[in-house]
Amino acid sequence: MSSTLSEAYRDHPLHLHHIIPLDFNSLPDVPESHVWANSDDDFPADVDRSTVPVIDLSDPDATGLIGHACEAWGVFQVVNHGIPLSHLRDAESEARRLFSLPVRQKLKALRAPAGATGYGIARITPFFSKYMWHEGFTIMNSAFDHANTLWPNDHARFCDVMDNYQKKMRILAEQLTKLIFKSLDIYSEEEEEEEEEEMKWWDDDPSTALQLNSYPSCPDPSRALGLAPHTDTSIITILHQSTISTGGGLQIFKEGIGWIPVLPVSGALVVNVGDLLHILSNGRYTSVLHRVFVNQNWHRLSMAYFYSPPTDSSVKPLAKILNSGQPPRYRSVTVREFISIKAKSLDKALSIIEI
Ligand SMILES: O=C(O)CCC(=O)C(=O)O
Ligand SMILES: [Fe+2]
Repeated sequence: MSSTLSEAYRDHPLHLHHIIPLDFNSLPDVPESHVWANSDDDFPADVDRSTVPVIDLSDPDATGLIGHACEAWGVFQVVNHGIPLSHLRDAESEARRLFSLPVRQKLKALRAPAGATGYGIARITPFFSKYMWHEGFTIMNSAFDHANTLWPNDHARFCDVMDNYQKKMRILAEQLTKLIFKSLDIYSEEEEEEEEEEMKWWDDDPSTALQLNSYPSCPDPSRALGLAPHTDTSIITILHQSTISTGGGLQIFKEGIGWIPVLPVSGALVVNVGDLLHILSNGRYTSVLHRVFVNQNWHRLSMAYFYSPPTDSSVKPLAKILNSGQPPRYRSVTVREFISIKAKSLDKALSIIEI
């Protein structure tokens, strides 16, 4: 399946200057190319209303809590998810090993202009006039080819840890997606195993990608941006973020409140609603706009696992949701087509397929 997801990206090659990251360690100041006019958004004073829900997966009401979080927030953090902290730490430490390599070494694994995997800057870069304080490494299933270039005699550890991490994430993503569908009430208790025709995809090969993100410490964080505002092209994204104590990090936008930090909770994973779930749920579960700020003292890492149906499957508002009399808000698109629309028009993609 990774090959078809790769193919979907191959149709939209980037220019080389849209791939090569800066050598962040060599910079005493933020270069003009990376300066963003950050409005100093005030964070909301009402802390209670502005804390992203943390959901215990072993809670008997986990389904209801997840449904509410997806509807009200488009994001939640999950604990008791069954993935041992040691696995998260191992993956983070392998990611750190990769990003700590000298730049000339990392460039050996540079993403090809029409490629989907390897080292490079954020895919959303061409939509913005400034560059981000960010470098990334994308894995689709096996990391072998790139890891073998980076560490010809020592790639096994990286590959094993990333393989294992993706396996664990796939199981969790499937479990969460089933709970999310259940929360949409699209099948009754008795029908639990009898999923709708359009939701059989998780038994096939879902389209998945693991995105390692690195945000080096920044000499002037108020003038830089780690990742510009975007929504994810996925059903859900499961994110592990390194536990840094101060400043910067992931923020989500909540209508009526503004930008809200998603503070790291040790061992918790952040779950985002992506565009494809937004379409399936006919807009009831909103794909959440998010961005990343950087900080002066810490090299922050995150690992985002994107979980989607196979690229040739069609995504459209689910029949059972429409049975309640709601008109469909979006036309049917294949995952591949939606990736293509998003590659051309980023934040307008959902409105382009609106009916
Ligand atoms: O680093 C983060 O917290 C978020 C990363 C992200 O949004 C992404 O990879 O799409
Ligand atoms: Fe994202």
